[in-house]
Amino acid sequence: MGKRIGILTSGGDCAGLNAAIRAVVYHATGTYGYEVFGIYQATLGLLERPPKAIELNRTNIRGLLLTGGTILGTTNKGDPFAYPMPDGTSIDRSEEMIEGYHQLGLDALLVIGGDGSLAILRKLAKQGNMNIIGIPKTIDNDIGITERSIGFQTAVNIATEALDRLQFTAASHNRVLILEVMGRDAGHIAISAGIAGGADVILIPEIPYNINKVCDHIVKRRDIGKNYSLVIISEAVKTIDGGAITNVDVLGERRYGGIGHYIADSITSKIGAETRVTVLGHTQRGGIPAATDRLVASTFGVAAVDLVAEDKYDYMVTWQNRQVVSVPIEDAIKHYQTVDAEGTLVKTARGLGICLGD
Ligand SMILES: Nc1ncnc2c1ncn2[C@@H]1O[C@H](COP(=O)(O)OP(=O)(O)OP(=O)(O)O)[C@@H](O)[C@H]1O
Ligand SMILES: O=P(O)(O)OC[C@H]1O[C@](O)(CO)[C@@H](O)[C@@H]1O
Ligand SMILES: [Mg+2]
Repeated sequence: MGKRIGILTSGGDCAGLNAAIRAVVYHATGTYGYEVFGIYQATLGLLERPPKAIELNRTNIRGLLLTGGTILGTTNKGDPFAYPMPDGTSIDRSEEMIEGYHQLGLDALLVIGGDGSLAILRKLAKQGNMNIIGIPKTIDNDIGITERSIGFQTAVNIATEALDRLQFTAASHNRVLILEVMGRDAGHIAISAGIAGGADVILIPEIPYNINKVCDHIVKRRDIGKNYSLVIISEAVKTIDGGAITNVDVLGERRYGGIGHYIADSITSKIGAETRVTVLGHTQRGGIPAATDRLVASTFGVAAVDLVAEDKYDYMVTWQNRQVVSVPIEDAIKHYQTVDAEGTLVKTARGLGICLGD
């Protein structure tokens, strides 16, 4: 029997979301004859009356494979269970969102999201008898169980390219150039791009650093005639006394940011090196998706639709040992995937003589 599938993107955007939407529409409509409805702005579209959604077909999604962002829009604000109101209070709007799902007459909802969104949507689904299937996406690569998540590889490519570019200007001016990258509480982008981009120092939240060791490494390089150094640092790396550097904007939202400048000042004051800082920011989320992200997105999209056909709900598609495997969402979100401090990439960095600060 024909089914009606909803799809939404939630959490920070990243490259490859549209490729996943495209794969879902192709497979759902082409193979199974299902209807697909794209819900706008993550769960916020479910709050509108009528719910804000559009029927997706091969014509209105043309050209999506290589575009950045998400045609459906997204949000990482507006938690259904503590929805922020204009007067500064928050209220529970979960029942309204659940009602929105049922008003659309959906048989299933595909959630393309990170750890935060999947946890929220699962709670909503349990409460409201919704059939959800997860598709992991996040530049942070911090979702447990899956080896790949949509958007990560593009972010690593962009950070690697930034290091490639910084290397020339660092060498020209005999400077220490510091690149601060995203990643939330996991250092996956920094360790991967740091190795690929030839960083001299990689600082990640999983490995506590000693600033004197970082400085010694830079001085040793100077002593052998290498008058510049490249440092890549994850946004969640702590200060020397263990504090996180965050900023609160005028709307009261707190985000990581500033550890790059902090480390730069520490290096300059200890060894007098001239430093400059680049905060890569949202460029890591934008732009044309890398081939790997298009591939992962297409594979996940097709596999998620197959789960709908099997009526296998509350599962997330994952990439494990060169294939797609579905796992209970509960298992995927209970483990926050940080960088393994004894793992292959850390060993690789050490083997290459890269300083990890310890
Ligand atoms: N309307 C919403 N739908 C889903 N999640 C929401 C919504 N509003 C707020 N959130 C919040 O956004 C958070 C999403 O966190 P986060 O920014 O980590 O996104 P994510 O889904 O994990 O993806 P990513 O980490 O890649 O941005 C959730 O923890 C939840 O509190
Ligand atoms: O979109 P915002 O609110 O600036 O969020 C930034 C955060 O989102 C991410 O890009 C993805 O989770 C993090 O790496 C970063 O800390
Ligand atoms: Mg997340």
